[in-house]
Amino acid sequence: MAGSAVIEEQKFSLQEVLDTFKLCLSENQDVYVEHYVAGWRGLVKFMNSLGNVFTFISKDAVNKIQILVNFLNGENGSHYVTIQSMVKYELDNQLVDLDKRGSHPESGSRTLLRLHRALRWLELFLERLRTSTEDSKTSVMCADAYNESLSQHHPWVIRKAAGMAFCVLPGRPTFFEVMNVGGAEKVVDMLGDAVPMISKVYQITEDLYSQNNLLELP
Ligand SMILES: CCCCCCCC/C=C\CCCCCCCC(=O)N[C@@H](COP(=O)(O)O)[C@H](O)/C=C/CCCCCCCCCCCCC
Repeated sequence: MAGSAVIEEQKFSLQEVLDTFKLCLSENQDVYVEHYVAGWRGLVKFMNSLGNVFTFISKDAVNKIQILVNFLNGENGSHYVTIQSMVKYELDNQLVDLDKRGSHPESGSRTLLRLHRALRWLELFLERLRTSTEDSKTSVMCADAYNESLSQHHPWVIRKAAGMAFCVLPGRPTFFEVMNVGGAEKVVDMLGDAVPMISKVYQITEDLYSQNNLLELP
């Protein structure tokens, strides 16, 4: 009994990860950095379970997550509780390199922008997955979502490497299995809940960055 309880605890569930993203929004529609990075951490775990070929992608995500966690746990952590307070604090105190990389190459605002762009990829990919059929290819869905979003911010060499990684993505049945949600119908239901919520977090962040002219931070 105790043994099986331990095994249950260790099971990875994408539902839990997506629930973390649900915690991101405060009553005022501010986005909590703590839950945002926790959501990404879960996604990285999921990606790592797909194989070593994705390590170069997860390393970059882990690095960015860590930068944000360091700010959150640092002496000015209270300013990093939400994305809104982080942006305000960093802009008010000239802590962001706005035009070219300078003395603040790893500000919270520019670091989060990289994850924010990746969130758009995730939103597009999950929507494709939700509406996919049994014979749909995850590699194609992933590449299409990437080409429509994140790729526009990546140089040729990264686009090439990402394209190669997509080719070795497991097929839809394995993918659904690793998600550990249940049968295909359950996956579709879960994605039906998850996609609008991810879209909302994405849009609130996008509006904030757009209003502050931060969408092209170097
Ligand atoms: C139900 C299915 C769930 C899907 C779960 C997906 C899990 C995805 C987990 C993590 C995604 C990785 C996020 C990558 C963040 C990339 C940030 C970025 O753009 N970084 C570049 C720019 O940074 P700076 O140089 O300006 O600091 C950096 O150059 C990137 C390097 C790594 C390559 C990034 C390729 C991104 C491909 C995204 C698709 C991931 C495919 C995973 C498939 C499951």
